[in-house]
Amino acid sequence: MSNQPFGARLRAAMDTRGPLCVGIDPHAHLLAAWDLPDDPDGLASFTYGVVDALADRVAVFKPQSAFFERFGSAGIAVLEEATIRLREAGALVIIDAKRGDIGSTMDGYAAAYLAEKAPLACDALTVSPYLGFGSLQPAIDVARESGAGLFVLALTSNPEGPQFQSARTVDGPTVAGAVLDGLRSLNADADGLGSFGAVVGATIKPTDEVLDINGPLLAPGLGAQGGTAEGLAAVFGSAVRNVVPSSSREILGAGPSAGALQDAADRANDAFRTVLGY
Ligand SMILES: O=c1ccn([C@@H]2O[C@H](COP(=O)(O)O)[C@@H](O)[C@H]2O)c(=O)[nH]1
Repeated sequence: MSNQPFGARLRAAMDTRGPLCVGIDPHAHLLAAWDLPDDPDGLASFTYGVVDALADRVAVFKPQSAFFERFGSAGIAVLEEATIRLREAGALVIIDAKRGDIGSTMDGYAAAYLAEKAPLACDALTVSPYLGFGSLQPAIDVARESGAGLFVLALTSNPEGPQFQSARTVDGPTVAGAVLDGLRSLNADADGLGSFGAVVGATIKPTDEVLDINGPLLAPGLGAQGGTAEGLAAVFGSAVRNVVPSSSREILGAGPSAGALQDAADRANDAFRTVLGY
């Protein structure tokens, strides 16, 4: 990993290549649409097809761990290799695994994904604060040390999210508000964009929560889940410049032709550039 912290590397990558994050979600139906078998070979052809087409023009990729895990160790090997290839091409990789556990187990996840020589070393990892924001501390410590980033679930894109995320904590703020407050504190000493981000779905209703955390806001939910580029300004307000718009099925569905994937990514990037003020 470079000496620069994740937030600085993310800002530079988005300024250079545009803000789009392409989600790599090898759903069974997408493998079928690409005329590939639903097995580890199909997974590898699909994933490396996306990598070969887009690694040198898109700033950020977000492989969804679930779709690699479903093929066991062979699937994890593809995730590992894809992450290496993407990073060698100058792209940043956020592994979307939504890890979260007691602190001592978070040490294990940090060793798997965030440490400098981790087997699945990535630029950032999605984590869940369900066990309490403080339970994430081991991951925060390792990320600070290695220069990696974290994205903590705050206001997720699914309709069930508000059931817990809008509930009040014993201290007063909502659960999402407490997560955002924790992230703001972590980013307080950052020079530029901080490395500790929130997941805030592009589908959520405009919110009273203060989204300005001086860190990145990963926004899934675009395309297949109904979120739109135009809707981002209303959701994110003054924090819109820190949004990392993430789209999976909508981009991947353009394949398998490399040219069609590139056109889809370029079109999305252009739309996000305009809306996010690049
Ligand atoms: O709030 C969240 C957090 C994560 N996701 C993940 O993003 C992609 C969305 O895929 P699309 O095909 O663009 O809908 C997927 O991997 C989710 O697990 C999310 O959607 N919402």
